[in-house]
Amino acid sequence: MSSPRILVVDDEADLRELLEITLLKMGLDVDSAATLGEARALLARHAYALVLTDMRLPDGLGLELVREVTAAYKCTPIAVVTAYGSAENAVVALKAGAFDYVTKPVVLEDLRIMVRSALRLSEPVQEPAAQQASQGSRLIGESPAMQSLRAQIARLARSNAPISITGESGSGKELAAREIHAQSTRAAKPFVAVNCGAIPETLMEAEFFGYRKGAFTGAAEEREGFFQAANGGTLMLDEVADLPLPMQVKLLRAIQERRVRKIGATSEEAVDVRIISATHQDLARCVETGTFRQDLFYRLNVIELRLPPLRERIEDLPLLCEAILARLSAPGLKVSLGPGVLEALGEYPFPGNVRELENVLERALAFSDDGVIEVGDLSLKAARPAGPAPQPGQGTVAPAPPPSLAPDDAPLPSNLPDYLTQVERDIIVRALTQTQFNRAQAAALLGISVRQLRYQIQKLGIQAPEG
Ligand SMILES: Nc1ncnc2c1ncn2[C@@H]1O[C@H](COP(=O)(O)OP(=O)(O)OP(=O)(O)O)[C@@H](O)[C@H]1O
Repeated sequence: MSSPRILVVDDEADLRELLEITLLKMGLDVDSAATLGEARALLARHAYALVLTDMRLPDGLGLELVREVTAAYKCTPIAVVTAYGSAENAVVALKAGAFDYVTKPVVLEDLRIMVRSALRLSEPVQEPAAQQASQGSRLIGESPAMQSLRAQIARLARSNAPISITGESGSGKELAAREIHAQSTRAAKPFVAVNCGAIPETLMEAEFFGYRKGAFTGAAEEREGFFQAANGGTLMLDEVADLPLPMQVKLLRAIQERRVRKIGATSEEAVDVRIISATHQDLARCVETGTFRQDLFYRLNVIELRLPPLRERIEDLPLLCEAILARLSAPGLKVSLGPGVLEALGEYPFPGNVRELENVLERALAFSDDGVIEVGDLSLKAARPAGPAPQPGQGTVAPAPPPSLAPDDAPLPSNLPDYLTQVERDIIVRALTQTQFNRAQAAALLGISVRQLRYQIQKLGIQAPEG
């Protein structure tokens, strides 16, 4: 069997030679071109498993080649070699469809990692991806919005470019990220999802990058961080807008250098991780208000994937209900929807999206008789104008006057801190119950951030219902 063939396009003879030798040593066949013209001629004659091009060539820009190869040779990944520190070039190339990039001076280890990753694209489909394909997409829905989302996911799964997923709470951001991973050549490696808003600030560095034994009091054993755990796979940074600024600097560095240093370690280690970030906040707005770094935003937001809210694809309701009920109902029990139920659901704006639909159906199922859900079982909240759930600080709801906690003649509490803790607990439980345990909405109702709410939930030991 012949070896995979790689095309190297670079006018600098020294660098071209270094690339050629490295690739030959990896057991690959190599063709070289010094200009765009030569590259085009070779591409017309041979099928390549990877094209590796410099950005500046005597007769034009590597970017032109990226666009041409992406359009005309869809099965051929193309990667670019960019000058160190020129994040802009790398991002522009990724946006144009480049599979990945390496920076000059080329670190051979990074080059090999990138090449191996590209070569996996032309290998027969691996086990988990094959299973995934035969099971079909886990993202249910046949609306035009969902069909277009699935097509985008299939395309994005063939690249290493960072993706930023936006969408309201419960709209399926994590599910979409899992799908991209499952369809990618990384499917056999871990998918690690991290909720950036749930990690105490003081532990963040240790959680992300790991630590050596004895690095600080309590570091009894060496530990891997999220980056090492996701090596070869995908790291999903959920609620990325919640990252504190000092951690944003460290994260940017890790993403740029593709290297991390454990706390207490003297050297860095290379990590090959695809980053997918997600948030229900407007990150561009966070940059404007100074809570999110522009350079990190630029790095994470290379390709944007927007998840439509459920109310924009309400035609998917029947399929979603069917799949959710099949999952929720006892084996052998067929649950159906009574007359008018789909219509009633269709009129509801679903601020909590598919997660809220799951909760509504779960509760309705508990109230229903004989496996038939009736309109009366739905207990939908009073409809409010369509739109996302209000987020903390948006001020869409006029603040209520502070309630009088106890009438003037009520006995005074014998232990004020305990009493206040109980009041706080009751209020948080009420907000969570009202929002079917949707933390973003509960936080919005109470005018606090999701991070504060999570902290209080943890501190007060409030348990979410199972499931
Ligand atoms: N298109 C879909 N098909 C089937 N299930 C879906 C779909 N979209 C979302 N879900 C389900 O809805 C629930 C919420 O999805 P997910 O956690 O991916 O949302 P999210 O946008 O990441 O939420 P959050 O912003 O709160 O983190 C999950 O149980 C998921 O399986």
